[in-house]
Amino acid sequence: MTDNDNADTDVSGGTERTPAETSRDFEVDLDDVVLDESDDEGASQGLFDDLLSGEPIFENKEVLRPSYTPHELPHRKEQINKMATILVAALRGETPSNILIYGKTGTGKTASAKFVSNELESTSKKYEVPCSVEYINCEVTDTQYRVLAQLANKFIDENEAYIEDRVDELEELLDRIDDDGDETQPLADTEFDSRGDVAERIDELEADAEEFEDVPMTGWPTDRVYSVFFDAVDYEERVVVIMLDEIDKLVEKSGDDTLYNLSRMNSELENSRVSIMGISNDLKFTDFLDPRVKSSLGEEEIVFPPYDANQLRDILQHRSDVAFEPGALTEDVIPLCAAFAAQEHGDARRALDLLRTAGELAERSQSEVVDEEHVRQAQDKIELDRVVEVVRTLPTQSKLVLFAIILLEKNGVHNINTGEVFNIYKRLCEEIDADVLTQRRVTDLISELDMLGIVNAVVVSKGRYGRTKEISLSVPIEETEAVLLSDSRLGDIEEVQPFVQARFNN
Ligand SMILES: Nc1ncnc2c1ncn2[C@@H]1O[C@H](COP(=O)(O)OP(=O)(O)OP(=O)(O)O)[C@@H](O)[C@H]1O
Repeated sequence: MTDNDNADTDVSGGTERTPAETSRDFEVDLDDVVLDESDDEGASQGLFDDLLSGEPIFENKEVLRPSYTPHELPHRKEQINKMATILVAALRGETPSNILIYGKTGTGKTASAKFVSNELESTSKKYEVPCSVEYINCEVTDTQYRVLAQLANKFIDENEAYIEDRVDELEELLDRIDDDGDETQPLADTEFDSRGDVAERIDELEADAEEFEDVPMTGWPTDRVYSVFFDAVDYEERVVVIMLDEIDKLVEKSGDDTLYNLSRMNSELENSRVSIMGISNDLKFTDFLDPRVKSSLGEEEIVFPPYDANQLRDILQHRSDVAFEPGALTEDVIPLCAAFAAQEHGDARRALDLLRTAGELAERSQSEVVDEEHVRQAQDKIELDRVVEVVRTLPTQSKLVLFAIILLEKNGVHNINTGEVFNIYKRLCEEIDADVLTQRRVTDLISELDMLGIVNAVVVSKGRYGRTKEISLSVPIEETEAVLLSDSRLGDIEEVQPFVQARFNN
């Protein structure tokens, strides 16, 4: 799950005031207040008063955060109904088919699946049908050991709770027998024939509870973890739906053993049944699965298409009614956020981020309303945050290649070709004692930077001189350079600049 949750940490992008400017304003205000010695000792010095004085923009900002689970999911009725039609089997005590859910990021897969599982669990309580849904985010829990350990411990907890309730019930039954002085009446309609049977059952349950042992998060052989998990699931009769969100990450990190083991469990379970619901935004991940796992997992497939601009508008409208004060948004704000997010790939998370960031920018500039300009600034800021994050996490060699391109651009070179990049790159490597890769490898790294949207590399034909790549930077030069130089290995490169400069001056 990608999110721009850090979007609210720094709003210095665009035409916003920089933090330095903002703190300068504060200094002036503070000086004024400090000079006034007639102030009460305990009174504040007005640091926050200015910020609080504007009209509030948000009524409940949390509603726009990714962690919020909406009660209503417009435009996902069809997918939600399909999931429910499959999972209703669990409420009839049957095993639901396994489900695979696909769709690009931000298309509401997790939100819809969680909505359906909440409904399933509450309905199962209402009709007293034993059914539980376990959610696992495989981006975090990404090995077979961890998945099985997390599931084992959840079911051990559930079993302990079940035993506790059951023992309480049986003890009440014993009390009733003792009060009546006769067991016939209290034991009618129960599975027990005598007071002794009840007492024996209590002992058995307590002995079971004693035996449960939580699985540590590392250290056991995996087959031991599997067997504890298996016994914990099979302890009582129930249908279990295991939701594996970002299932592709699990397969990528640790192969398909977990899925193989989970999908063949039903043939061995005696009391319970397991059904798997996998969620993925990688449509191709099943290509890497064992054919048996693939066919078992994909019994039912549900696709979540991207939202179009109109659908995003509805989604934003629903949320903004709760999130913002009445009248805080000018009328073009929601359509513009929806249009920007639809251009990306119909991502509702992006649309909500944009709306929230626009609101925050308006709030910080003490504007009374959020307008179109705030949305445009928010778009720039989110894009810049993305670039900063991508550049920051590049491997050192790619950073050096990118830095070479930046140096060329800064020195006014247009239509940069691979040879020029390679020459500067080589000097940079020597300067910081890094290994020098071959020109061919550097060409590959340039293509990777192109795919990440950091540079634009077009192949141009030079007639009989063959073909070459013309490279240009697609991200803001100053900010990108600053991120590169914040890497401790590249920090020293600043001193190389006069040298590079000299090369161009020749
Ligand atoms: N139809 C909708 N109505 C309201 N909110 C929605 C809708 N679809 C998505 N959202 C919101 O958009 C955000 C992203 O949704 P969600 O996490 O479900 O996407 P996803 O498809 O699981 O994405 P990823 O693959 O990146 O995990 C969440 O905040 C969610 O509440």
